Amino acid sequence: MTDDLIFTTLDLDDESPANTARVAGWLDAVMRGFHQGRATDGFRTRWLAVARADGVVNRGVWDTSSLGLSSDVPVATFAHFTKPLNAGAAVVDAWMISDVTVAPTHRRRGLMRRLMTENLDSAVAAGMPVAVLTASEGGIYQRFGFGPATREARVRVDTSSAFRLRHAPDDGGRVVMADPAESWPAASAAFARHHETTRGALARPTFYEHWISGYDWDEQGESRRQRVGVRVGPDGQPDGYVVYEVKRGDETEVKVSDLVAGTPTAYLALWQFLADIDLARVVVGPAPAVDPLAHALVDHRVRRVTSLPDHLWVRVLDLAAALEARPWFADGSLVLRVEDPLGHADGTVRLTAEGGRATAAPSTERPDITLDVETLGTMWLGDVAVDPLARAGRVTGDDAALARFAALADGGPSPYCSTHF
Ligand SMILES: CC(=O)SCCNC(=O)CCNC(=O)[C@H](O)C(C)(C)COP(=O)(O)OP(=O)(O)OC[C@H]1O[C@@H](n2cnc3c(N)ncnc32)[C@H](O)[C@@H]1OP(=O)(O)O
Repeated sequence: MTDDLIFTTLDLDDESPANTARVAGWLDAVMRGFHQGRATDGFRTRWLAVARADGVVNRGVWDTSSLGLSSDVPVATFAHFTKPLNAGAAVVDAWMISDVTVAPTHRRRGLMRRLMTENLDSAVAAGMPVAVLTASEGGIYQRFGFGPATREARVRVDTSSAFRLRHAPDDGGRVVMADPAESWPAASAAFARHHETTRGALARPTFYEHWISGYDWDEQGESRRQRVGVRVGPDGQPDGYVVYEVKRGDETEVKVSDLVAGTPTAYLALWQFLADIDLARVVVGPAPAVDPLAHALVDHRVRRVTSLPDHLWVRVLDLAAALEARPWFADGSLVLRVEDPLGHADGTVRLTAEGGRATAAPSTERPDITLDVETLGTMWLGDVAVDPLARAGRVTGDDAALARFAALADGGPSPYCSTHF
């Protein structure tokens, strides 16, 4: 790295011409980094409003030796903000890292490493229990202690006459069509119910409000094809919704972009609603990795998983706080050693679980179980059990200790995070 590089945090409230140009340059760098088109003025105004609403902190690196060419556009970008995450036993603030880009001219010189390590230091200083991100590639973030902690499936469901649920999802609720422009209050109320009941659910950034209300962030304009169905529960309150568009072609397809349910019945009712859309015989969209729909169908083969990528990556920062926020499934106690090359979560604790919750107190005893911070991140939300991690050599201890750890740690519904950022 050279002295020509300046690391700065943007002030999104400074509307001076010089700063406005820098903010626009920062956004331009992100859009370039993710191979998106240049931002229109309207897009930029929305983006700024959303970033301010979420309290996003935007950091960038500017190269002063750029000969005046694109001098407002940084060569690296990095952003963070915080939102509540349902960790299973408690809701905690998650430090959400996003918009990490480095220009092709400056890659592999350690810019991202410096931005990331400094950012994680800030998260620890702010008292955050965990940092989270979604990764563009699978090999980057382990070195910083992140582990893939949830998955999200893409499914393709044949909704011709072969689609039949074993039981009609009839609890007295109904699905109503909503004008996207008016759907946000219902959608956000439904998401709140989902967030409350779903381990791994992460509150949505403000851009969701614009998107569900009909703004297409990719096309930078109003979406004319988007439809919203809101599920109204038996109590008369929204308990789910689905955002979709119908794509006409040789095989007309319903493309779901977001499906949120606050109850199991709402989830199946939304699928029945999608299957009932005439002139289309296929629905494609996101789904939980462990999907009740597969078990609710008479013929489970009408639902096909086309991909199952990792989604939310978790980096534990505060060992005791993270352990105490997740659920435990048996009563008992053991000594856990967590190794963290960056130091944040490094330590040995005595974990004592009782009644579904645990306390973690610093300990000098000999550890029963040893694992690294990345592995702890991977198992924290319950997507991966102790056994496969032990077989992979990533959780170590004698057989009795591993069995005790599995009894304590494994259980509960599998997590689902459907929030993208
Ligand atoms: C949370 C998010 O925003 S996810 C999106 C990430 N961004 C993108 O995918 C956009 C396109 N890619 C980029 O902008 C860049 O290539 C980045 C941000 C991924 C990497 O930035 P760089 O500044 O080149 O990374 P940096 O030089 O700091 O590398 C740090 C370490 O990560 C490794 N690394 C960097 N990129 C990759 C990669 N794509 N795959 C595997 N390892 C990688 C480096 O080898 C280095 O390893 P080491 O220090 O342990 O030897």
